[in-house]
Amino acid sequence: MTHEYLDLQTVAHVEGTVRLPGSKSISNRILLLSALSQGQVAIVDLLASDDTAVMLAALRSLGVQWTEEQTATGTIHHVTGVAGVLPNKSADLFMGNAGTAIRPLTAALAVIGGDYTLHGVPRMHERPIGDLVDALNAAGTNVEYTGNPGFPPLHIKQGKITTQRLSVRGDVSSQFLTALLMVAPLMAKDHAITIDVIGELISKPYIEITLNLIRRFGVQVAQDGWASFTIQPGQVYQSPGTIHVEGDASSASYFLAAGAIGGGPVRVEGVGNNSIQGDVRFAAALAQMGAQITMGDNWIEASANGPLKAIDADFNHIPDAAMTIAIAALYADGPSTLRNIASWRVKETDRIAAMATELRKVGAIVEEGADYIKVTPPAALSPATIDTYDDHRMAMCFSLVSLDGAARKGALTRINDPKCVNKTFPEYFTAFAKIAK
Ligand SMILES: O=C(O)C1=C[C@@H](OP(=O)(O)O)[C@@H](O)[C@H](O)C1
Ligand SMILES: C=C(OP(=O)(O)O)C(=O)O
Repeated sequence: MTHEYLDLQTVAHVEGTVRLPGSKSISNRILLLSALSQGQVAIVDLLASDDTAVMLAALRSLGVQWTEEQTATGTIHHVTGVAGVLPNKSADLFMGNAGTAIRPLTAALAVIGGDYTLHGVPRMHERPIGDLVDALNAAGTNVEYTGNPGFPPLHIKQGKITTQRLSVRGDVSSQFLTALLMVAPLMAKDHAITIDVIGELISKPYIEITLNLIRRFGVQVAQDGWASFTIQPGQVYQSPGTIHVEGDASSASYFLAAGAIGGGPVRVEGVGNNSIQGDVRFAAALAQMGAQITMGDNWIEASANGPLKAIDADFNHIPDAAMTIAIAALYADGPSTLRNIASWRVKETDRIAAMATELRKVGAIVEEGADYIKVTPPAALSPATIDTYDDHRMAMCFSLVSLDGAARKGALTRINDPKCVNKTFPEYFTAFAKIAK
């Protein structure tokens, strides 16, 4: 934890256009799929942040070659696929706090086999990975815990897939199923592989991103609802040639909420009707709160339409962007309840507890349960020093507390450790300052 902070003055009005950084979820999936594929892949607009840096560094340690080219219109990463055969049979990999890096890489390295260790920041060692390791080891891989059972760090040794059917729990994180789906073609050499989901599957739209990108790399997955997925044998990942990374829809949520709270219009460019990210449905939640939303193929715009209306809804499908709704709730006309968000507790921090603590600092009355949060806005927001818990989304969310809304005035806000936004959006506060008038 650093002692740096950022003071945000109250903001009377927001307006402008923001070009979004690349999607974290799409970037890290494309990087791994490119590495596993045959041929060269040119990736346009890859996100540059801590989460993608750990994936790029890991691929380099594994012997996967990639280069970065600066062009007049942006950055292109060229990755040379290794067709599932990693040049380096042993490596020690630092995964930071990137769930989208450690979970799929664990599955890939376990199935390919070798001598690999994966570890991260202290919080990463508290984030569950047991359901994925159980699914892999039951299928014949050899993954061991070197710290607490069920959590990184991990030591991966040579194993051998001995089954045609795997099962994985889907109720703690969808990233475990994503990880298995991504490596399924490596297991489906001589026979089909079926992955069964045990229990409820959470965060389903992220599985749609996974399936969409797997298809773009030439592999077909047959789906029986959300209960099971089958990959026929003999399919190998093929380079799509050039592939473009959409803007990050979760990052869009802060600017759209700003427009809905603080006047607007605020337009984000890089995601829209054509997006494959579930978090674009954040715009629908804002519209339900009374914001005015317009959308094109590659942009979304939000503006205020009077005070926001309170909301009571299930946010399981957009767990990340839902944090931004908890902040919009401060500007609503009554108590709002966000339901079915238990996964918040196992992310960058315990986000239900962190959100409750920091919302109370600005004067809200907050009730929290195992899987919900209820936010009753105060008559006026209080100035506060916000702790961010090394959670990029806490920092980005609470920047919005500085905004004047139709219902109440924003307050002077101190954001502690603002650099934690580097996980997914290093330029966040610069972009925020540009729309704050
Ligand atoms: O697959 C992905 O890209 C992600 C899935 C979600 O996690 P859970 O499935 O753990 O909810 C989300 O919160 C995370 O930021 C990114
Ligand atoms: C939960 C998140 O990250 P991760 O990909 O590390 O799970 C997030 O970005 O909000």
